[in-house]
Amino acid sequence: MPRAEMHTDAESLDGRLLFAIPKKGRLHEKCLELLAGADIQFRRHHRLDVCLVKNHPIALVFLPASDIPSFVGKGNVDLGITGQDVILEARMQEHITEVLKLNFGKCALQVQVPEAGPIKTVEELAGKRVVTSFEVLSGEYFNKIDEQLNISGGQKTKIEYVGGSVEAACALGLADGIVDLVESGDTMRAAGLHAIATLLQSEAVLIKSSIPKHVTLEPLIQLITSRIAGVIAAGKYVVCEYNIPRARLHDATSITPGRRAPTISPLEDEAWVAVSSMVEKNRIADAMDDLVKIGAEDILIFNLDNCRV
Ligand SMILES: Nc1ncnc2c1ncn2[C@@H]1O[C@H](COP(=O)(O)OP(=O)(O)OP(=O)(O)O)[C@@H](O)[C@H]1O
Ligand SMILES: O=P(O)(O)OC[C@H]1O[C@H](OP(=O)(O)OP(=O)(O)O)[C@H](O)[C@@H]1O
Repeated sequence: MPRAEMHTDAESLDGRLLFAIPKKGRLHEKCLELLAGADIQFRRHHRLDVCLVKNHPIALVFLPASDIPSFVGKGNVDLGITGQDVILEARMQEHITEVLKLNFGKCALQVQVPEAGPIKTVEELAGKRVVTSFEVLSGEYFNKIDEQLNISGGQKTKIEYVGGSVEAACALGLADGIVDLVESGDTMRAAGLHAIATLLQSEAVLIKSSIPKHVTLEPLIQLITSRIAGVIAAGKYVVCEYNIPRARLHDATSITPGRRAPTISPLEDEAWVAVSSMVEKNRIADAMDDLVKIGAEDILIFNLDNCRV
């Protein structure tokens, strides 16, 4: 859809930065949270996929996640959020600049076969039927295996596209194996499948078009990137505050070194100091255990709403 063909019910899109957001699916809600955290204000009218941002010269374009790479890659929109998997599937990686990893939408693209079946390796699956929504990546992957095994012509692995519910293909007799996304593994296990190879790991990313005509939008892209980076960092870190005997300060600051350095404040009791430090959320329980062991007291943990780091 060229720029001129995208209409809103109100003002024109001229001069606005176009920002593509997944319109549904796994990434949609997380993207709305990011937009709110970055104070990008908009009201989406019922069924309208383009809407104007009230407080910035931006228009949001709601698109299927898998269409966003080619919209950004071809310069129809300037900025977008989607998965690394669909960028590679759309073969758009050379036309797109990855600006920021977003720390959600993490999953792996894996080859899966029936757990109870005879196939245990991708070499045993080669030459048979594979069903997937990722026909480009699966085609490339199995072409290489076919070549290594000298499988050619009509004997080559048959890759068939389906748009969803890929995991049902083996049970329905459509496939000997599938290539699909896995996060927790629940879907795969419920379908009686197990993974025998991983094609790639993926997460959601903020991307921009590599087309130079959009350099005028760069300052706004940088502002949005910095705001979104702040929201992502706020989700990754907590603030940890505690009191520690001055004699143990060295050990304490090696447990909570902070991003640059911890803040250390004197207390009325000269034998003690207060420490405040940012700590990665996924490390905080261990850090608290370690602080208790060296005599820290009054350990307090605060979540961050937003930050700039
Ligand atoms: N189980 C998962 N866990 C984490 N991220 C995922 C998972 N499944 C998909 N994703 C990521 O989300 C992107 C969009 O996938 P999703 O299946 O939600 O899209 P959709 O096809 O637009 O939505 P729907 O499945 O509702 O039709 C994928 O390309 C991938 O990057
Ligand atoms: O390992 P899990 O945590 O179970 O996640 C994997 C499932 O998630 C994705 O599908 P989704 O649920 O988005 O729906 P879809 O099958 O309609 O694409 C993917 O296609 C798997 O089916």
